[in-house]
Amino acid sequence: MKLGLIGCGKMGGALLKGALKASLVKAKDISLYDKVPAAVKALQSEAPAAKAAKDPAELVASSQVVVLAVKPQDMPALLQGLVKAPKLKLEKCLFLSIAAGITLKQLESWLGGQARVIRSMPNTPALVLAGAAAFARGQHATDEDAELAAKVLGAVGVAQEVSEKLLDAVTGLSGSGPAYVYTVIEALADGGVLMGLPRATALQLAAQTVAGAAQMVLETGKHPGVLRDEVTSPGGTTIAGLEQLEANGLRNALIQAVRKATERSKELAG
Ligand SMILES: NC(=O)C1=CN([C@@H]2O[C@H](COP(=O)(O)OP(=O)(O)OC[C@H]3O[C@@H](n4cnc5c(N)ncnc54)[C@H](OP(=O)(O)O)[C@@H]3O)[C@@H](O)[C@H]2O)C=CC1
Ligand SMILES: O=C(O)[C@@H]1CCC=N1
Repeated sequence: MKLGLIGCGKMGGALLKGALKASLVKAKDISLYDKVPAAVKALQSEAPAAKAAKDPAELVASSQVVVLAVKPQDMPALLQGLVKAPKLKLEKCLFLSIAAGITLKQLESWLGGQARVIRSMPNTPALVLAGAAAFARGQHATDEDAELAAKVLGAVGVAQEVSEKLLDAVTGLSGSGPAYVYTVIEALADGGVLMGLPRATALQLAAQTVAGAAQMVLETGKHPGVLRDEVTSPGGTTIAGLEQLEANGLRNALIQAVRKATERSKELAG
């Protein structure tokens, strides 16, 4: 697969490194472009055979799949620049956008109206092949394009096709979700330090506890409430801690975080 990446930053970089780690693509079949040459060089240091395109049009001309990984506010100018590029046949490749909030209608319009587009929402754990992604297909995207998107996103974690109207919620939950969980891990570790654990020990125990709990949900298929009750002994330590979480509104804080991030995603469409 000839893969192009426009926007070699945090998420684009994570996707690319994950794709290489998963052997989805060979470095020699990758084209990279970023306004910041250093961002391209940083990825090339990990994949020396990857080519640095001189501009987005050169990258598109040599790619079967073009991952659009620039910030939402930078997308219109990028795509409208591609439309103006001479002799570039935009319908020959699949455009896979990862931009929060930018709709399929906007993407298709900015690409001249006939391009094959998939809108997706991945997350940065793609870097360690533990990503969570969802995607929706544009009006000109084929079944093969959807399969290709599922292959790219599925190579670095889990991926599923959804209707576009759900992608803002996907962004608010799993797109932004790693940041919520990093905050939880950091706070749990702080609790450990408060109780006398060395920072490094507390951090490793906190991170592994979150990772282990997540794996329990994914592998057992049990509801988190059932798994929580399996930890919570009558009159024991866990219920004492859980009472504090309820008293301090942990659940509602997380629910409101997803809601607010989803609303922000909708705002990004302008
Ligand atoms: N970070 C995350 O966890 C996630 C991000 N996303 C989405 O991914 C996209 C990228 O986000 P993220 O990786 O965090 O952002 P970054 O800023 O880390 O990366 C974007 C890169 O693209 C460059 N860029 C900007 N405009 C252009 C252009 N016209 N042509 C080429 N390169 C350009 C930026 O340069 P410069 O720095 O000069 O602007 C930057 O180097 C966003 O749309 C975001 O919504 C989706 C899921 C998760
Ligand atoms: O914060 C953001 O807008 C991007 C999209 C999802 C995660 N990061």
